[in-house]
Amino acid sequence: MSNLKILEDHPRNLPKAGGVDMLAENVSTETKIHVDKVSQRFGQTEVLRDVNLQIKEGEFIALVGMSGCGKTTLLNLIAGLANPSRGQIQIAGATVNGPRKSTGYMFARDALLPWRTANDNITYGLQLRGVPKRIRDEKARYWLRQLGLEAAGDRFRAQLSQGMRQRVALGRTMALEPDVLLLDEPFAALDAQTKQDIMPQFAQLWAESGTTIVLVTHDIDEAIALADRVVVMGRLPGRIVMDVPVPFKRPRDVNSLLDEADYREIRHTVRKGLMS
Ligand SMILES: Nc1ncnc2c1ncn2[C@@H]1O[C@H](COP(=O)(O)OP(=O)(O)OP(=O)(O)O)[C@@H](O)[C@H]1O
Repeated sequence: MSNLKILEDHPRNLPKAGGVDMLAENVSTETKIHVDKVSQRFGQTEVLRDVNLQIKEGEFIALVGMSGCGKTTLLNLIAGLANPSRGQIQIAGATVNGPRKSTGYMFARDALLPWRTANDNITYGLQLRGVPKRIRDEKARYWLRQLGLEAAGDRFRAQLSQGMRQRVALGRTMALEPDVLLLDEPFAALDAQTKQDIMPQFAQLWAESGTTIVLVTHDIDEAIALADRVVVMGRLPGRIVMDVPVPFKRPRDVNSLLDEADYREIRHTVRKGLMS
């Protein structure tokens, strides 16, 4: 199965008679994602309780929390892969009732199609959407170049390192030009050095694309290096216990940030939040 769930047209996602639902009055017009008093139960277990979160258009949010606190559950709800037990989620003013075409979702472990080259993995989603080959190839060339993979376009999965696979998976997601990108620990499988190489590249891509991003990570340094805000979830039932703005200018150099007092303070605050 593909690790990339580009969320295809879904019957539940068709425009509703009477137009899209309107945003609540207190939601700013620049809000892209609005998680509104969302709770989720699985049987007897309450996994999320009253989660409220507003994410602006083009904003980059990192979601951190202890294992099992409900991060992936929240991401799945934003993706429209499930409906919340209570509350609602809106994207660009429309209630999420199912998968949305322009939401991209990428997971920790790539699952590139082994019989397709890097080039053809990048174009896979475009092909499913019936984009003509000439345009697909143009986009693949563009993303291979953006991701430093020009020389790897003809290689198959087995001929790519883990870092390269993750970049191809990212290219496949980005080629579909999502306006919302959900990332569930996309760098977790990478070694420290590869991660350090990829992160600035990724931050640059985000800055150029204007995509709204929700990144789930266990790595506080990764969260601070990439995000505009670090949102901390408490233990079950998952709820938001802290929302920490990250004030550092971009591009950010993680190594030099480590020496800054502000950085250490943010790190300390987030760690305290994780324990609550
Ligand atoms: N479909 C489901 N049915 C029943 N329980 C579920 C389901 N999905 C998740 N859970 C439970 O909900 C809780 C939260 O899971 P979730 O995967 O959202 O946590 P997480 O914060 O992403 O964890 P991790 O950081 O370990 O990936 C867990 O206790 C999990 O067992």
